[in-house]
Amino acid sequence: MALASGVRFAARALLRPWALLRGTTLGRTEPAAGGGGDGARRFGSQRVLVEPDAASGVAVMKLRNPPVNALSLELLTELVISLEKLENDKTFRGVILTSDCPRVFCAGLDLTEICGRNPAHCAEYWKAMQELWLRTYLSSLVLVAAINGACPAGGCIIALSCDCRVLADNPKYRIGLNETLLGIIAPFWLKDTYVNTIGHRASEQALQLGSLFPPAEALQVGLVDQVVPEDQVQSTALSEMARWLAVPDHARQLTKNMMRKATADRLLRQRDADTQNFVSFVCRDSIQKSLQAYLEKLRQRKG
Ligand SMILES: CCCCCC/C=C\CC(=O)SCCNC(=O)CCNC(=O)[C@H](O)C(C)(C)COP(=O)(O)OP(=O)(O)OC[C@H]1O[C@@H](n2cnc3c(N)ncnc32)[C@H](O)[C@@H]1OP(=O)(O)O
Repeated sequence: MALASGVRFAARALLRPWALLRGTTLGRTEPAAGGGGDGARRFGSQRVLVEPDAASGVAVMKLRNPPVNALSLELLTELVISLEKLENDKTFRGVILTSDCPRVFCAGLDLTEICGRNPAHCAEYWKAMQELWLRTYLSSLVLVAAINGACPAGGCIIALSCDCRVLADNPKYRIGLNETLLGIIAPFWLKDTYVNTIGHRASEQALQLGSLFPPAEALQVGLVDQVVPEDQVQSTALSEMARWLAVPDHARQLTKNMMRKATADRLLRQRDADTQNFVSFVCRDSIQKSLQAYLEKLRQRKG
């Protein structure tokens, strides 16, 4: 797809050599825990562990950025690289996205990447966030989110861009776009993704209230597709993957593109404006104060 190649080019342009070199095992593989055939050889990077199973054509991609998988610039970059590697390997048809950190799927944007940072860094960071969303939302692979922990804001962006979502039935694992509670707002392309998933009225209310839905409510509003006991999340995600992979890839990919291209194109057409809007908004003194206060509150919670 022309769009995919455009996104691919943008991803390469985004990557910085050191992000590739720092502590990564990209290109190197290591035996997966428990051994197994050469289809089970793991690869990935410092913050993303990929457990591919060539026999099934399914890879499990684990976010591994403790303590809460905050979306640092490095994690964003490594997620795009790992996904691109799997998309370019025709062995693979599906990816299960999950967390290697206990209790948390992904805590959203790494607030230290935008608090007290200069506009140039905020711009680079936001481009990486756009890139990850474009890469996942338009992926030719089947993406299943196995949500095994809390999934606020940017974590919910990742889950929303997958084809379906399985959430562990733990009331502490809430999911939603809570940006307004931090004094910020979701960008239009995130609003669009929410509306595409749970509808306009539900999105309008949830976005304004910054709702974080516990599992039962997330299921009821349509934000997730299944809620299962915590120890069944991965197996349920695999079963769901099998259901999707039963469909011929080409027809499914064309249909996914038909459903999602208009939403993605809206960002692609105004990507620079979206970046400028993000930078001018988050660099405002009032927003910086609000974000710093929020971070401080998070840090005090441990006390
Ligand atoms: C035009 C403007 C566009 C705006 C962009 C809109 C798109 C996305 C917005 C976002 O994603 S903003 C981030 C929103 N995220 C949150 O609100 C989640 C905040 N975190 C939590 O609620 C909890 O940490 C948790 C995820 C439920 C996990 O709780 P737990 O008790 O397990 O861990 P904590 O003790 O709270 O945290 C551990 C450690 O991590 C730090 N931390 C947590 N979240 C973040 C984060 N998002 N960014 C940076 N750091 C984070 C937390 O402060 C603790 O740090 P230390 O005290 O250990 O130093």
